[in-house]
Amino acid sequence: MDTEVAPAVEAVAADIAEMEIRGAATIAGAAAEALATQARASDAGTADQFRAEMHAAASYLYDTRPTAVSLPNALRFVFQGMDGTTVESLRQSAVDAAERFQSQLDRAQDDLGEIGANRLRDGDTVMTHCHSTDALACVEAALDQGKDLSAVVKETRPRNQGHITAEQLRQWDVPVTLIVDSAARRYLDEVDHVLVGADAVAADGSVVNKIGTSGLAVSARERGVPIMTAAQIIKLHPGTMTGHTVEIEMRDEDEVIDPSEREEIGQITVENPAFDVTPPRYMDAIVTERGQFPPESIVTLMRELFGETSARPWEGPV
Ligand SMILES: O=C(COP(=O)(O)O)[C@H](O)[C@H](O)COP(=O)(O)O
Repeated sequence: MDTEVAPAVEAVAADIAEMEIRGAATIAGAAAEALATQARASDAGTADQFRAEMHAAASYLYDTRPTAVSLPNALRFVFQGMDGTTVESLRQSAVDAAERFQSQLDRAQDDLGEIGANRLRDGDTVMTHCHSTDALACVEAALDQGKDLSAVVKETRPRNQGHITAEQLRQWDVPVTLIVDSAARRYLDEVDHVLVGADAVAADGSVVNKIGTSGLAVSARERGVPIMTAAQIIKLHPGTMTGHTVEIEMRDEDEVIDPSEREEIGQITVENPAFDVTPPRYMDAIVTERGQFPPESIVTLMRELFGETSARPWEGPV
């Protein structure tokens, strides 16, 4: 059976792995669209062959980055919508599902933004970490409500996603102060809110987000600065309801230190975890499109949303 993955899908997977496409929501949208691309490109002769190709494409995309659960959740959404007994009906339903996914993604982010914006007051300064479109949706909605905001933006080593956040905020005319990550605690006295996104939210309310989030949250708590996570429900990790843990991606050591510089230093170990876990007690609120939750009660929403799940979205009942 031919289970070739379409070259365009391989290209999207490579872009996700190399972080040309990055951030949990954006990855999810790209993955769903890639499945639609696979569906359109397929010249499968039978429904079984079509399904096998879709599974191969999903598996290929799934293996790109392990932490953002929005990726398997996006694949699951498309597989749940894929229905039929002929290649044409399967193709059309998969393409329709991918389109539905993208429009739900956009709407969810807008709705979430409205809710998160209610936590921000006119004149507030927010501190950001990394680049989260969900977090920025809250800022955008607050600006739309006529509130004036300013921002302290952590650069977010080693990939400096803070620069993307700074650029977006400047496009919205928000005054930005860019700081190195290690200056965060010093600047907490000058901010009213810490606002972060999530790659995954676990059933116990733990927030998995860009490395440095947990330290920031502990410092924010110590300084009495409220910290919220903006996370659409596609960031909720179904596997954590049945005891699975969230895999933390370890990225290339060269992102941390240039190989030639490393050689000059001598024999050292370098590690580059991309994400960390913030325990629920250090997070004030998780803002979703379905409302704002204290982290410990996010499990009620998860129970409502997830029935039978499988670790890999294209296996088992979908
Ligand atoms: O940690 C990151 C991005 O990490 P990376 O740059 O390694 O992908 C973001 O905070 C979340 O993915 C949420 O983003 P969004 O709100 O856009 O889904």
